[in-house]
Amino acid sequence: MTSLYAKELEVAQLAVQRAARLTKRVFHEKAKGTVSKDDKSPVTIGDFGAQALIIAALQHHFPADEIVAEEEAAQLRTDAPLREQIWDLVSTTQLDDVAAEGFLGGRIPGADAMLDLIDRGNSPGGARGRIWAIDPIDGTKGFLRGGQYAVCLALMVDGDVKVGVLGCPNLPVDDAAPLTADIGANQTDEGRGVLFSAVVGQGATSRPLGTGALAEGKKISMKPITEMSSATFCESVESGHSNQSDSAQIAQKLNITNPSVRMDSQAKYGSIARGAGDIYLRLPTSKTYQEKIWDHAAGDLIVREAGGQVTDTTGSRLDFSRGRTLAANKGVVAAPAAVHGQVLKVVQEVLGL
Ligand SMILES: Nc1ncnc2c1ncn2[C@@H]1O[C@H](COP(=O)(O)O)[C@@H](O)[C@H]1OP(=O)(O)O
Ligand SMILES: [Mg+2]
Ligand SMILES: [Mg+2]
Ligand SMILES: [Mg+2]
Repeated sequence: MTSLYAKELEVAQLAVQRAARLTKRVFHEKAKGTVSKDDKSPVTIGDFGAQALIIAALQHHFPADEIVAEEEAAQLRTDAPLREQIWDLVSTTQLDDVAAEGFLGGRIPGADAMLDLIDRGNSPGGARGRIWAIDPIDGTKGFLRGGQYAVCLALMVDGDVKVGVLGCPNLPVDDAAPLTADIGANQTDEGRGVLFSAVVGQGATSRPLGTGALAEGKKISMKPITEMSSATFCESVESGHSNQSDSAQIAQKLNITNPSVRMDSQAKYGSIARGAGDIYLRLPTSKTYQEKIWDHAAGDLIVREAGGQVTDTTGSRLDFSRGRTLAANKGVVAAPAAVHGQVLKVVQEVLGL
């Protein structure tokens, strides 16, 4: 008997692997083609291209599913040179395994079809039916500086995450490698690139992020914390994304002396899920910012399937049924299930909740 969501998982893993291949080409071969979005956050030709390739694979296998994706094609419809640059990348990025590439549905027919695929990611989300969440490059700032970033894809059914996949091209392949911060733009790809996956009720896995067919996966699990004082926090590089002075106070109250490891993107969820690093805190920096579902859906499931608990700072589970944002949540506290309550209590003391 094939297991539940087996096809969704295979499509998602291969689609992420292909999209990650595109992002690596952008990093190594191209000027990054950075443009500013309305909110002043950066977006690159890699973000648009990766989103197009992932949606093409989803469209091929699951044409009736809805998609919530970060980017939109509006700017590309009026900027022909930018559009052509992206089309050049998308039309020449394949998996190098013919069967795997064929399974994803092969090439997108043309640049206009590519724009329409990008705009298929405009679903409002919600609590009903099958909805995919895509962050084609999470941690664009990390990507640009040669640090951590992730290609993120998750399937939600009736508001619950059922399948989650994270491609992390710059994390060490070795699950036991020590947790380090940004790798620096001048390091090679040797020994780097991990694909994390989870299906609800079936555990979490990691495997080398390849360029063709999927490599063999192995089960991952969070590291049990025997001494809280020797735990390591993961947090954002960007102080505007998570309050780093609050997290320092929380660490101090837990008698944690290890410096927190700062890395961009959902690579933090993957890192704690495989026991490199223990606790991921995302502490609100503003009263109004609403987290986006594509920044958390895959990581939330991967950590929970690896033996973790993920809540917001009030102790509620992340609620993916509210639309494109986590409108009902504030911040994120992810930790091994056995110590999550202890960590949350100190988070709430420090935040005055
Ligand atoms: N004020 C904010 N608080 C929390 N997260 C934010 C904020 N502004 C942007 N982000 C998002 O944080 C994510 C990166 O997280 P991390 O710090 O963990 O690497 C990005 O997806 C980014 O969204 P955007 O894509 O709009 O830049
Ligand atoms: Mg962005
Ligand atoms: Mg993101
Ligand atoms: Mg993004």
